Amino acid sequence: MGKLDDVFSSGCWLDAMRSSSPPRKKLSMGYMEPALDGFDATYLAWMIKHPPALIFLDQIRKQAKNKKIAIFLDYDGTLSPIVNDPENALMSSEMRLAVKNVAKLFPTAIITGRSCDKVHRLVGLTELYYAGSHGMDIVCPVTHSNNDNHPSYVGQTNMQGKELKLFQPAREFLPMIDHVLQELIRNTKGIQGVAVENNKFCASVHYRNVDERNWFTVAQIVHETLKDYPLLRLTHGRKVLEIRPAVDWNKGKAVEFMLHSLDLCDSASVLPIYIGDDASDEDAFRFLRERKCGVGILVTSAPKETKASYSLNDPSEVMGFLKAIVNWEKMGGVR
Ligand SMILES: O=P(O)(O)OC[C@H]1O[C@H](O[C@H]2O[C@H](CO)[C@@H](O)[C@H](O)[C@H]2O)[C@H](O)[C@@H](O)[C@@H]1O
Repeated sequence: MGKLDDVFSSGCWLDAMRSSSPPRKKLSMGYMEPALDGFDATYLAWMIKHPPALIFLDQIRKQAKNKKIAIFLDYDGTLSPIVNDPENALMSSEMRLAVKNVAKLFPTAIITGRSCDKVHRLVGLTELYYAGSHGMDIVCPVTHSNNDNHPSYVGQTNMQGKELKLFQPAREFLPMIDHVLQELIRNTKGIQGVAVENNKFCASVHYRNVDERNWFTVAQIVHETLKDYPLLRLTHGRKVLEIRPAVDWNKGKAVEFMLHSLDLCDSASVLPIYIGDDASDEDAFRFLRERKCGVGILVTSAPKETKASYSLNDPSEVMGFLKAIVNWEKMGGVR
């Protein structure tokens, strides 16, 4: 059952839709200020559980001692700020350079809900690996790992002289996603502000620009449309309802898969760091926790239930963190 089904049955759909992308309440490094109001006290308690990665850099560096770091980055809300129009969610050139510098030193991948092609166009860097559609569309290097015989490999491609393989564990769902996408566009076209985005293996119904009084109608339409698609499921992102194949695959599985593909699956010698801001990133945080080796960092300006260990306030702090780990290498590495 999708999250929205839970929400419908418990009657608290509007709260879920409102809280899916809480308004920014920036609490900077000055969180130790004495005059704590109710909100700040809650945030402080949360911060103790999920300390700011920029302040606890040394602790993270200690975890990386004698290990190879692998970086996994979400895109929206992590590398680019959340904006009203998904087409305008652009990375700054300073952020692009920070990511490029990280990728020169450490294996680096972007794992996003967007389609692989779209995020590749937005990021514009060839030094990275990409996993689109919440990990259901992975472009990975050709290695001799155990993964190579997996039935979901769908062929090889060659970009910029690098041999790459495509891994698409929900490939057979493509016609169904196309179909539901067209239906969602038709069914929501009367509602001002709705945008239905094609993310290849997922369809995203954005309600950020819809009058709040019509949110329930949007949720109802999506819910009704999905009744004809029992093989699809619904999840909830930041002011977006996401329709995806009901397969046992998510960003956590994609991280695990990429670690294997990059020959980085030995937890004694590799420290994966995953940075993300959204509900779908929780699968990756959970995977790292269960693996007992890895650093999950949630990007948020408000306390949230999370499996991440650390926190960063916003994409500008993500950039600060990326620059800091590049500096570790310049200062002699983490050995
Ligand atoms: O996994 P991600 O890279 O975080 O992608 C998740 C979704 O992000 C995008 O939507 C979100 O960002 C938009 C631009 O800032 C914002 O307008 C929207 O409200 C957010 O939900 C993207 O458009 C979706 O397709 C992704 O699934």
